[in-house]
Amino acid sequence: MKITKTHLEGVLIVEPAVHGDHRGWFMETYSATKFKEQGIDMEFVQDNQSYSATKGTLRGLHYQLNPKAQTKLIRCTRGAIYDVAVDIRAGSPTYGEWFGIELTAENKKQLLIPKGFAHGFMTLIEDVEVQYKCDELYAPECDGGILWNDPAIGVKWPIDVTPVLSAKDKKAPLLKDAKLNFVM
Ligand SMILES: Cc1cn([C@H]2C[C@H](O)[C@@H](COP(=O)(O)OP(=O)(O)O[C@H]3O[C@@H](C)C(=O)[C@@H](O)[C@H]3O)O2)c(=O)[nH]c1=O
Repeated sequence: MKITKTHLEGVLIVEPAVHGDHRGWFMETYSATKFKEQGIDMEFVQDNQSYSATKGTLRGLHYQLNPKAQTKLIRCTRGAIYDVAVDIRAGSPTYGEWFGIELTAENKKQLLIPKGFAHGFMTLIEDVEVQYKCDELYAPECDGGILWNDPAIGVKWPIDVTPVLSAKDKKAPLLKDAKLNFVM
């Protein structure tokens, strides 16, 4: 397993070791022991999966407030996404900055996004499945979002389309208007 840091502290790219043979391949998609060896220690309690039919579907930018904030370990198991983390921790030197990476079924990369970050992704092709682990259970009362194209954040989404959005995501607030409780 290879772990690569990004410019956002705590946002990590995880690349599992892939063991190929004549049948195909095998990989450990998560190992508590191997994560701990790399200094990453959390207990995942919920696994999620979503399917998006259309290219240019955008889910995000989402977070759960404290005390139900979530660390997420995201991977794409069918198709391809552009996955984005945005630092929304008050007092952080990288507050409002974002990191994006292509996660595909083929490249098998994962993104670890800690608490205090908003998360979103855009599908790059049709028929996309995304799976992710969370270290806190779903808590709708703490669920929040920031507008996907907030100019103050300026995420460079890779496909120039009007994205397919949920009704909730269409009316998400700008970062400056979001009522957050994350501190560095
Ligand atoms: C997130 C979530 C939603 N739901 C329900 C609520 C709703 O009826 C339906 C769809 O929910 P949403 O529209 O919020 O789904 P979606 O837009 O896919 O939300 C997800 O987006 C990505 C980017 C994330 O990071 C996730 O944490 C989550 O916020 O599923 C659960 O039952 N459990 C959950 O953990």
